[in-house]
Amino acid sequence: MASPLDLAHYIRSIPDFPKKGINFRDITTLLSDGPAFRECIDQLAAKLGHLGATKVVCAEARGFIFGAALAYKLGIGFVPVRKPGKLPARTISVTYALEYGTDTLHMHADALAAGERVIVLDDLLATGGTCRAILQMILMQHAIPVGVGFLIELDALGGRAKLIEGLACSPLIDSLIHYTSE
Ligand SMILES: O=P(O)(O)OC[C@H]1O[C@H](OP(=O)(O)OP(=O)(O)O)[C@H](O)[C@@H]1O
Ligand SMILES: Nc1ncnc2[nH]cnc12
Repeated sequence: MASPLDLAHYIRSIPDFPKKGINFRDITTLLSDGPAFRECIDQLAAKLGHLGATKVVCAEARGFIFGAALAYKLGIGFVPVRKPGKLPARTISVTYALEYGTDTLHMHADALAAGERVIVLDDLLATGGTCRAILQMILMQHAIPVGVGFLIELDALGGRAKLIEGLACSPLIDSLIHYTSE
């Protein structure tokens, strides 16, 4: 069997984007390589596919790229989480703290069934605010977050510890690539 590709090799780091001090981990270089993108989705499916989930829940925009591909691969549904004013039917929302100010994400109120097992997927875990907001909306619908997956985790920001703190869930949390320094 061929050995798995080293996915970290396909991520480009751009210093001081979008502002000074941020080392931006650019996934576009991985996306543009067919075998690397496929390997990424295959690895996520291997880590999360056994959890019996029936939906993948993802936030725009970068999360959609990976979430839609994983949902297709696993043959399960895809639920979009969007910024305000984008979803047409009744929504639930969570407002969460950013480094400066706040942000709000929405999900359709009827997107998940009570007791449904779901996976949350995103390209990157930084402070954990985005993913935590998604988990809160899943719990508001009485669904069960069974897995949380990331392509990239920025270990130094400690997002993993904040993800489920105080929430009534204990999903499997896994990331394909870890950066120990920001
Ligand atoms: O762990 P956190 O501190 O919440 O950061 C991680 C989030 O930040 C990025 O999204 P961004 O909000 O930049 O939006 P985009 O996908 O539209 O680029 C990334 O795609 C994650 O969703
Ligand atoms: N360092 C980083 N690189 C890419 N996306 C991010 N989102 C939050 N922090 C990021």
